[in-house]
Amino acid sequence: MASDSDSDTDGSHVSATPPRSSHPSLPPKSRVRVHPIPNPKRRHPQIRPPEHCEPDHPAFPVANLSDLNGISVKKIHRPLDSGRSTSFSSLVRSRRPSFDPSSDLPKEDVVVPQHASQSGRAGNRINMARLHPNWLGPEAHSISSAAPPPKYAKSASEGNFVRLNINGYGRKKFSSRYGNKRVFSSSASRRYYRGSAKKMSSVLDVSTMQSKILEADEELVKVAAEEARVEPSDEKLRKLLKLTHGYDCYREGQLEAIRNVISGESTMLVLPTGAGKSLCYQLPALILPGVALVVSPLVALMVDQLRQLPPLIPGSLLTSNQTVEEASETLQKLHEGLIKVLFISPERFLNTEFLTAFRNGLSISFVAIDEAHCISEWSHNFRPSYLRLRASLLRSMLNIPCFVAMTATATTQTLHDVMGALEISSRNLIKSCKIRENLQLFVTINDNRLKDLLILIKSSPMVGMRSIIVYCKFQAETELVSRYLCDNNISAKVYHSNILSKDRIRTQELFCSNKIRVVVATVAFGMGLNKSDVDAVIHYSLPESLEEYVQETGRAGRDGRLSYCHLFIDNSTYYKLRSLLYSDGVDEYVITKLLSEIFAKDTSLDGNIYSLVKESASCKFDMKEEVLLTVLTLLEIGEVQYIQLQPHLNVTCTLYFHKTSPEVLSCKDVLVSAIISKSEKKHGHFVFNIPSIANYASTTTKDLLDHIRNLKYLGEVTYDLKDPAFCFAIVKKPDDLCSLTTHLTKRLSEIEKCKVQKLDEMFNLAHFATKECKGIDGCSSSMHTPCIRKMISEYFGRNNDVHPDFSFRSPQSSPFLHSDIKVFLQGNSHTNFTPRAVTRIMYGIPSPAFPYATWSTCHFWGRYSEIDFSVVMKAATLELMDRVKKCGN
Ligand SMILES: Nc1ncnc2c1ncn2[C@@H]1O[C@H](COP(=O)(O)OP(=O)(O)OP(=O)(O)O)[C@@H](O)[C@H]1O
Repeated sequence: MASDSDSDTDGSHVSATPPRSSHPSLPPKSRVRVHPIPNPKRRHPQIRPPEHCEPDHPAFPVANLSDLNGISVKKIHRPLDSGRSTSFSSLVRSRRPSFDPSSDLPKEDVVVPQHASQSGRAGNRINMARLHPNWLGPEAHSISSAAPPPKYAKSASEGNFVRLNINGYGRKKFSSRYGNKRVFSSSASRRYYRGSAKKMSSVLDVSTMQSKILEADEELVKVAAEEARVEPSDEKLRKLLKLTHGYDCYREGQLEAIRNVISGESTMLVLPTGAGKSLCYQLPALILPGVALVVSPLVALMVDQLRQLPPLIPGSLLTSNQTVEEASETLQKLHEGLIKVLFISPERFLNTEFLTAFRNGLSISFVAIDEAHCISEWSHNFRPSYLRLRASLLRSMLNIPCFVAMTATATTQTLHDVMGALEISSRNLIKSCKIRENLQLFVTINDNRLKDLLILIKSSPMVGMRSIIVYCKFQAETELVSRYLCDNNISAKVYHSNILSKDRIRTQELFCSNKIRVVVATVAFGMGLNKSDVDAVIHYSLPESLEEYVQETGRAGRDGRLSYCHLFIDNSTYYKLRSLLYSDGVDEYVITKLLSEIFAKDTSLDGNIYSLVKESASCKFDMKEEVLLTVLTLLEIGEVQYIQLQPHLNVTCTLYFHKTSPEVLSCKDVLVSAIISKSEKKHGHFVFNIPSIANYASTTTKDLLDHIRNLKYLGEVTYDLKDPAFCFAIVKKPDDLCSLTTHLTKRLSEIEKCKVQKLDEMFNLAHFATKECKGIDGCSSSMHTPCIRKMISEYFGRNNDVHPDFSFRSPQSSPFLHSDIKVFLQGNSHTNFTPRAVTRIMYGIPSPAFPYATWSTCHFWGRYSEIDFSVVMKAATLELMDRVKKCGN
């Protein structure tokens, strides 16, 4: 059941870190030098600073940007509506009944909403297919009537994108005050876009024109930025916006956020999807001296954000997918002052080269954290790698004047966490957590979802719609739904994380260019998707939280036109999802086992590096890698710092000697000697654990790996690296292992409980709309916009501790539960189970030690997924105790 759950891009269960190359590239010739053999006597017993990333997590490993997921290479850019105050009726009229471009249907007349009157168009019935995309309120239109039309109104999200393409194809380079050369240096990105370059010819023509405008405007922008720095008045900031983005005015929240950042005030920015949060780091980055760091959870997102930087704001990115050369190129440009915005992953703060670069003279203007809710364990999308993003820790590494945290969805509790971590004062919270006005929300209970979906898409108003996203929870479900739609003459394509990257990119391209009508996708689709005219979002399966619902519905109607969001609910999906949420749970005794291994007797505090191989540790402790990383991060950033995390590494090395014999070489080379004496010999090759040898030889893992690489370069050896591992140094051993265990277990179980609660709230909302809504607020039939809006705003505005009590709607037990567990245990008497392992099997949840492939064929797999988890767990505990007693007798 769970095997096809698509979670690798939403991050709730999965690493934010993109796949890495397992083989390091040969160092460039010019950099090769034979390292002096270190003195085996340890000279620096203190904790070493985080090291240079190596093969599994290399500082700059070999790029494979074709692996990026979800990147659109061609986009339709339309300035967006702020989503403010268009009346429903006018919105209805604004959407054409058919989207067939060849259609000769007359365009409908629409009444311009009230606030547009201030731009001088009041009351006019104007002939237009869509409302003006830039309806931003009175202020906006009073300005827009006076201001000249934007010179390159569509360029805001094309600048870096275009530039990357041009540079990749030897076209005219943009001249810039940042050097008359390519500033968006990522050749990886260039390669990535290369495949789509042909299709870009029309865009390139536009861009050539833009480049001329750019050259002319560059000086103006420089002056305007300087003026805004000296006096960040509305007028000065508006002038800069016009010059850089071509927009007439700011949207809600933007000005305030920008002013805060300019004056060095850390700020929390919560604005709906598509509201324009990026602008709030783009302009301050241009205005302030130094480099703005933008932390992003996914490489795909970084590439997309880089592409959306306006041409006059030079940016680049550092990802673990880049080659050493590409990363060095970026660092070089940073030093030359050619980059104003640098996109990085949260793991980057473990990387010594990165930290050194910023310690040696580079100044940071501020750090922006995108998808900042990932910091909080109480968010719908917590990522352990984000846990390290705390002001105190980051400031201890780098000189960071201020932070700006951005998200579209955050509950009060999440906000509290994020703002606490980044030391943001409550007066600097800018929040507007809502569903846009132009979204109409529908909910239905569906027992036959496939058939209902087809009927929905084939009937009015969806029958005339050109772009529809159907969200499913499981990959297999997306395949099924897409096939069914295609069989019924609806052009649909599947999108999920198990689809080849090039096919995903192609699907996104086709969707963005309106060549396919429906994308049937998991949560993987949407990060970085900036298609403004998505007409409808259908939730074929229940989202796991209101945050997810708000985020996914937010992909519809970003152009401000009336758009439809339809939610299907069915009990079985709810039960399935609920059971899956228990997959991250950990028992106290497992934590004890893990801590005992981390703080084993033979570990020391003198800077040695230790490793936990991800796969084997995850199996041994029956814990997902993400959960392991959460525990390790909590040990690092808790009240007491017990460990210091190091870059992840492939820790097992197999060394093959080719020229000089190992014995002869070890006489001349102390490190080879250490390797020979501490390795396991297999078929004439030497297999060793890199941190162990580095510890033994009193060197760093980075120096050891550099040394081996140099030997390879000299033709002496070749080597293989495997076993990705978490690496850490021990800072302090816990005085009381028991209380630390209890504390960590409690924390993990709270995270689990919170996720279940979020799903329950989502189900409750849908249940209320379909079963209990009396239509008082204007809801009718399946349309529940008013009541859903109200519940969502209550949810996001609710006080931390108040959670409505939902009684889980499944049967509480079953008369057969105990006997089934007994039979199951008898049939598997040779396997060691924990109560949680038995319960997961009864729920149909695979885990590292009890994988789907082996256990899903078991007769009891998933049989009790509709019973409360704790009830099954209690029964499993009793039956296991009974088994132990019987074995004892
Ligand atoms: N003041 C403005 N006037 C007009 N358009 C704007 C304005 N600010 C931003 N935009 C445009 O709105 C679009 C969405 O902006 P952006 O991608 O920053 O949204 P976001 O809030 O980051 O959304 P998401 O949460 O989905 O990432 C972009 O095309 C951007 O250029």
